Amino acid sequence: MGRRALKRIDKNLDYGWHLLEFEDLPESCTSQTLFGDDAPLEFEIGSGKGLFMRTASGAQPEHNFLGVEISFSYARHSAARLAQAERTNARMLAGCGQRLLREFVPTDSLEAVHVYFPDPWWKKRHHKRRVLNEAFLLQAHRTLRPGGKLHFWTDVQEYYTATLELIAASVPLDGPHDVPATPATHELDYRTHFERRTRLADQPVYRAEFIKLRAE
Ligand SMILES: C[S@@+](CC[C@H](N)C(=O)[O-])C[C@H]1O[C@@H](n2cnc3c(N)ncnc32)[C@H](O)[C@@H]1O
Repeated sequence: MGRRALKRIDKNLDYGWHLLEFEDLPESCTSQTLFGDDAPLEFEIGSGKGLFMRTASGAQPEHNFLGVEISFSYARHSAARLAQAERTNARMLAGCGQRLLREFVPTDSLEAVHVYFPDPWWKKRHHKRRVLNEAFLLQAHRTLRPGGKLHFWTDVQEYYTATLELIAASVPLDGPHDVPATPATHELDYRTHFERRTRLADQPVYRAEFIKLRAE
């Protein structure tokens, strides 16, 4: 995707705690091992410049947030913004969100998994590279707690439809539930930078929310 240069990080800013790599992770990633408390834990996969991570962790200080971004420079940028905002409930992992869920996250543990505007991989032969593939959906379902939510927004109608079909065929999630758009009240009042870009261009955004069913 076309990306503008990121703003320079203040060299006096200490963002060490906010930026993790796989070798820093505990064997089992929970609120207790990452944040030292038992608050509900939410993951965002593919955080980009980290607008959701900053806004959500400020709006919900009683929850913990781990953002995962495969591009190191974007993960570092987001971590620095969290450090600047002095968040103690949000950290970034520079790495692959699929690997994180598969190898480091206990079953029935997450409050929410957020995936906003994942890379579309337009060509059909590249669809298997999409983050929202069957293996990822099975892991998202496994790691969500009963009642936990999967949030998926995109500007690519074909990706949206294909993902909804894949979810219906492969994981017992309740949904899609509609998520209404809310008017932006200030310059950064959007879920993510890609949502901002899409809405300012008057393009549609497709939003869905799924809930992991509670065991009978
Ligand atoms: C199109 S951008 C959207 C960024 C942000 N969610 C937004 O809406 O502004 C998709 C992001 O997902 C990241 N990404 C792609 N595959 C990933 C993976 N397997 N794990 C974590 N991040 C990934 C990309 O580097 C990119 O920053």
